[in-house]
Amino acid sequence: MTAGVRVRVPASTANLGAGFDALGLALGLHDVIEVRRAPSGLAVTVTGEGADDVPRDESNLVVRALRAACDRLGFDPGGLAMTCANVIPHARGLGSSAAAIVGGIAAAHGLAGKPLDDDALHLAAEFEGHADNVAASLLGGLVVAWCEPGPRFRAARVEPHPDLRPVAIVPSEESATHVTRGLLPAVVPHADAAFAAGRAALAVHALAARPDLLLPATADTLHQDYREKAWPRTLRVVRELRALGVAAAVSGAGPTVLAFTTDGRVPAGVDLTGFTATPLSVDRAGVRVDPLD
Ligand SMILES: Nc1ncnc2c1ncn2[C@@H]1O[C@H](COP(=O)(O)OP(=O)(O)OP(=O)(O)O)[C@@H](O)[C@H]1O
Ligand SMILES: N[C@@H](CCO)C(=O)O
Repeated sequence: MTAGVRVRVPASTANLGAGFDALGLALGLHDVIEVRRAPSGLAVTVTGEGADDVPRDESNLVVRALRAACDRLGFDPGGLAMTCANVIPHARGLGSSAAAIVGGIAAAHGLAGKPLDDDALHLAAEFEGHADNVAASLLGGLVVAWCEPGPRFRAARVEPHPDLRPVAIVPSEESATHVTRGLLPAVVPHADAAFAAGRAALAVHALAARPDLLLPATADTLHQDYREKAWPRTLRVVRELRALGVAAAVSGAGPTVLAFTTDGRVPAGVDLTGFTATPLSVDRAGVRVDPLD
């Protein structure tokens, strides 16, 4: 058992075009959570993103994930003092909720002195409802996520190409994932599903080995158009960038645009008023847990 832990957990982009609920990529943008054991009670401090609105009690997402993981591990952490230094924007499609969940679960494992394992991934995906973002935050790099009968969430990590330089183009407005999931149809045309299968497979190859194929690899038929009314400006930027040859896609459930580049640049000529474009590295290590003194 450890007195306290420091958890550094990456943001992520999901879907990557056609890989709806299946593909994720960890990004070099990190929230840091410190949790110390205390004699009793729960004290939560939040700085940065969400400081004005995330709860400080047992309903806090990091705390709920931490408690659920402690239950699974059969471990009572006692009182807790937690500080969250958040930089991942909330409700923008950069996996903030997945990072919070993975951060809480990683903290529980660190306090219990247990390594993160397949059960941790499954628990995180149960919380989030799908495994793409949580797998990326947990494992780092490029991930392919799937769900087996049971259900049992699983993921495989793939090493991304060294030249990848994602650019996150983040608008000021928020979009809640649960709202835009509600815009999706129950069924899609067979031709659209076949298109997505090919492009999602190509995306894994392009992101790992052939960045020159990123433009066709990031075309989507499963979610972006259906969600357009939630963020019309986002789709305009995606379409304009793609017309200029940039492999752009909606990041997760939006409204951020993710440009998959090898130089960290987006061309002038696309109106990005109201958006902030930030070049990011790929996080290749996933969540990191260190003991605190
Ligand atoms: N660090 C955090 N601490 C507590 N709650 C958080 C934290 N990060 C996110 N949340 C909760 O998750 C919500 C955002 O989740 P949502 O799934 O809508 O967006 P996202 O995870 O940022 O984007 P996406 O799932 O599309 O990548 C926030 O409004 C907040 O309630
Ligand atoms: N695959 C998810 C990612 C966002 O959590 C979606 O697009 O709804």
